[in-house]
Amino acid sequence: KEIATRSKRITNFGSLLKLGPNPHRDLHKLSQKYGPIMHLRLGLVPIIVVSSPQAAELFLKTHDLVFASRPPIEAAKNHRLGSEELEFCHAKINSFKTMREQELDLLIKFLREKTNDRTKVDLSTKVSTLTADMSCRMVLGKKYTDDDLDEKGFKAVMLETMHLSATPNIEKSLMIFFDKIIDEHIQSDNKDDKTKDFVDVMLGFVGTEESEYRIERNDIKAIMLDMLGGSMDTSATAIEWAISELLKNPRVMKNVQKELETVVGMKRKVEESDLDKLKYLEMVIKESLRLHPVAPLLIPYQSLEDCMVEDLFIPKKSRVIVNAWSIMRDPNAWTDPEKFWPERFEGNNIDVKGRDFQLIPFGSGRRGCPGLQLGLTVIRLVVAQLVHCFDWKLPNHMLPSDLDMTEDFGLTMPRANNLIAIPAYRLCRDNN
Ligand code: HEM
Repeated sequence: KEIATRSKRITNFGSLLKLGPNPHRDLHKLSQKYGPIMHLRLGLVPIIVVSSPQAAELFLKTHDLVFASRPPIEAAKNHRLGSEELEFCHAKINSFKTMREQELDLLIKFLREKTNDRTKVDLSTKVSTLTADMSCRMVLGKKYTDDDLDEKGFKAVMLETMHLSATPNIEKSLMIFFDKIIDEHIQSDNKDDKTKDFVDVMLGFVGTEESEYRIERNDIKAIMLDMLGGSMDTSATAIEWAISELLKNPRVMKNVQKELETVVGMKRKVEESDLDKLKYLEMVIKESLRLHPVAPLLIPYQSLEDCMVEDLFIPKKSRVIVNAWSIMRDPNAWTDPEKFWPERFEGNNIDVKGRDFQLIPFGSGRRGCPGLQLGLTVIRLVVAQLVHCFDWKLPNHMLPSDLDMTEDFGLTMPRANNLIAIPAYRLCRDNN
């Protein structure tokens, strides 16, 4: 059977490999010409590219069961965080609150020292280290530095393993490292009264017959990779884009700081318990994730069986790419889609949880991001703290409008150039 030869909406473009370094933008342009559901061919595998909220809903909601699988590619080859892990993922969000605040405090202290001589700071690197440290403490129980794995360093090896560039040797050394960590956890047996990390919790399930969470050592290693890979760079990328947009839009920055002054006050730092009251900040984060999705093409889906999507025949094992970047700039769904304008969320309930298909930075449905709550908590907390404690200036008298916003497409989509800025402390000095 041929894919939907009856349908004009699907067009064959030849090889995906012809796309440039920004496939989300190339596919966006193609979709403007050929429509919201397109067919490309990569070798023998049919690829369906979805580029409108309505089309995304068809694949991720109406026919979600059929498209609930992933093709066997690097980013998705690992163990899937199942509903059980997801459950304890949610349950554990609060238990790591103190750890997150401690790590963020260290960064604030470092930045405060920099304010004395008005030195510029590489915020991208600082935030990336912060979120990597938070992830390590949450999953593995302690921070691992770059000397802990091999000469390449822990973070580089993690990232390479997540990217296609990982060689079997790199993966092997990471797995040996994870084995060592698991052994250390078994030996220490959580004797001290520390908060249990994820490895402790997972070890608790090994060999327990009656438990619904039946897992083995290999599952634990795969989940460790999933959780570290899922959380290390995603939150950092979202944070650097949000701060970039605030620097580029001083009006919005002022509004965020004003809200923080009212809700938190100038005598103390932000706490996680403040976050739900910061409604303007919430709109700013939504708007930043809309324009700068961490995963612009989400993660590819694969159809489990033949399926009719409206009048289109999609055969089993087709790959489906959802161009979230294009969807979140769809002029039929958004007024002035290229404009950073958080107020667009005033008086409506559009949220990022996968229910509103025009805003899907975390994907949607069965394969939507299981780390959504955790990711959002970290993004909101770090952005709030950075702009509550400091005023920020661009270096070399650069104007906000001159800040470069070029994207670097990869497994995630960070800034092409690191964000460099100069902090000035703004809280009352007596109490802090
Ligand atoms: C800012 C933070 C984050 C963003 C923007 C983000 C975004 C995403 C997106 C777009 C997907 C693909 C969803 C789809 O294809 O429908 C995804 C999947 C995933 N995320 Fe996240 N994520 C974030 C944080 C996290 C965290 C903190 C974790 C782990 C604790 C995590 C673990 C995962 C995993 C395991 C998957 C694969 C799910 C599957 O294949 O079923 N993510 N994430």
